[in-house]
Amino acid sequence: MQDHDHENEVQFKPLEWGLIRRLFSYARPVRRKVAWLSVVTVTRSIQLPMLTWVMGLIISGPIAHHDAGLLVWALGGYFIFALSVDGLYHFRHRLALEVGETVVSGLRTEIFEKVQRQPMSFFHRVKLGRVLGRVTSDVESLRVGIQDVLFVSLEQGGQLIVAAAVMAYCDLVLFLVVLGMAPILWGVNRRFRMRLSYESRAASESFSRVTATLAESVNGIRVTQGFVRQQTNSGLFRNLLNAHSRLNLALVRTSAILVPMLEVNSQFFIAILLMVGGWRTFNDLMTLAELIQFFFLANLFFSPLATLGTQYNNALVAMAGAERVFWLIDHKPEWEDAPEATALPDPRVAATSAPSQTHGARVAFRDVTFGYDPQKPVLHDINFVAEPGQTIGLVGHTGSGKSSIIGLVAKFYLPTAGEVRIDEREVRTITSDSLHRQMGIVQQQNFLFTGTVLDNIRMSRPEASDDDVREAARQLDCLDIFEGLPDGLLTEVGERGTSLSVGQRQLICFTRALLADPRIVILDEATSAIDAMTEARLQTALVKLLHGRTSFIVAHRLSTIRHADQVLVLDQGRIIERGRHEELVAAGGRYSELYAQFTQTAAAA
Ligand SMILES: Nc1ncnc2c1ncn2[C@@H]1O[C@H](COP(=O)(O)OP(=O)(O)OP(=O)(O)O)[C@@H](O)[C@H]1O
Repeated sequence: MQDHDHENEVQFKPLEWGLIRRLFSYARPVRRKVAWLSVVTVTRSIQLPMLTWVMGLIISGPIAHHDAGLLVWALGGYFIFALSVDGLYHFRHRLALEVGETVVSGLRTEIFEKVQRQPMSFFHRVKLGRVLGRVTSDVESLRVGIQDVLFVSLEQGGQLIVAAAVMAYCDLVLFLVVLGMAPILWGVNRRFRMRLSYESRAASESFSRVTATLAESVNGIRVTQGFVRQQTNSGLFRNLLNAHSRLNLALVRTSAILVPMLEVNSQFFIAILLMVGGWRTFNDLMTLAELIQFFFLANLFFSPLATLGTQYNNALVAMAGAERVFWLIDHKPEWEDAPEATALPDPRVAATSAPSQTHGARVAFRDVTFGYDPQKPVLHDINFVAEPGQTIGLVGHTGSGKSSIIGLVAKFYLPTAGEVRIDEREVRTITSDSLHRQMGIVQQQNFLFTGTVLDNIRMSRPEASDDDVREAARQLDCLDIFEGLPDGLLTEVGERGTSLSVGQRQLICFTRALLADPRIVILDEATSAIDAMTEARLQTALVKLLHGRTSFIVAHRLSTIRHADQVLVLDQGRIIERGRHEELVAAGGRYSELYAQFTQTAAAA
């Protein structure tokens, strides 16, 4: 498949009937509006030149014959006609916006749904900026394609044809002069519009680079200040701004050439028309009223030419956008749940007797080999069993494969060889949703969405009441911490909310996990140092969260896994040691080295 995730995307693409039809299929919910829009558009394309025609009739009729009575009637009629033309403009504009909006929101919804279903590997390959680009600028170019290109072109094209027909009927010779000038206007317009389009794209891409750099600088301000990089960064930012200014100036220069060029052209055309038209009037080949009428008609002929050039350009940009958007929508996930996959039963639901103390799942890895790229395995021959309720600690240097094991337990990836079994079932035969419903994941970054603490906890079980959330926090002994926040559980967190400490964020994530009452808990421990007091609270909460559940802990601060039932020590994707904490320390191998390092660092801190 063609990779569309490259930096230099094509900006124009020839019109393709299949793509156009597919785009319009998103307007199906407003089918009747599309039909009305077409009727209104065609009517307007006839009305506009007709209005000019009527004006000509008034000049050559009542005005030329000094008939004041008839003139009043004629003006009344003209006024009503003009009102109907403007009235229809209102409807055309409104209907087009409604149709465009339906298509745009349909596309955005579909992209969002499809992207959400992609496996993790997709997000490693396709940059976030690219996905955002599809949902924003590409879909916007399609909006222009839907609501403007077709209907404006229809209206303007119709106006052009009707104006041409009326001109030909009025005075064929003068019409041929107009026709001869049309290709020049079209050519100049197209050439400059293409250039404008390229330049405006380049300017908007450079602006994205400016905003992305700004966002990165704000996010990484600690690193910048920590390494005294302010001056260097300012220099880099200035360079980006200069490049952006240069592109903007180029854009303005091109449009500053185009506009006067078109003006000169039209003055030039008017001069030719005045010359030929004047000569024909002198020789009684046409009346003065006909000449005046002709000038208005010529204007109705030339202005659509410029508009059609612009719309044609927009159509080519929309086609390129449509291709990228549909690539994303049609992008087949690398893998999906097997069609025969079924839900993982939750034994607690079926249980008739009182719930047992242990309700964790059994997780087993058998000869598992895995690579993000199957040709380059990062895990080799991994074998272990986590019995229900056990805690497995994963330890090893950075890049040793801890997160990869967790990714396989969570079925974010499938093993390249070997089997991952949950409750004796191979993961491929289990639907991902049912597995995730029985799993609580607490990640290192402690991701919180914009919203209140309460919303963030409730995310794992939306139907939970406020009291359920409170109860979960109480069970973890951290309700007092949440209630101590400025607005208690209703404190806003996330982008614009209160800044929370690493420990507070982690407690929110623990409570979120507990509320879902999972059978498997995955915890990727935060690397950052936490003060002793918070550490103690976290440890208490953790013990309660893990009680009775099967858990996997990627431990960075080894204090967490002293009580693990089994510690797996990883090195370059292989398990090199395994056992309980005391056994491993006593064995004097890699784990005891790591532990010695850890205790030294902890003592120094
Ligand atoms: N998305 C990915 N695509 C390709 N390779 C990856 C990807 N994620 C990790 N790797 C590679 O897989 C190997 C194992 O990485 P993994 O993230 O599992 O290690 P880790 O022990 O969790 O490291 P850390 O403690 O730094 O999180 C590393 O060599 C890493 O470069």
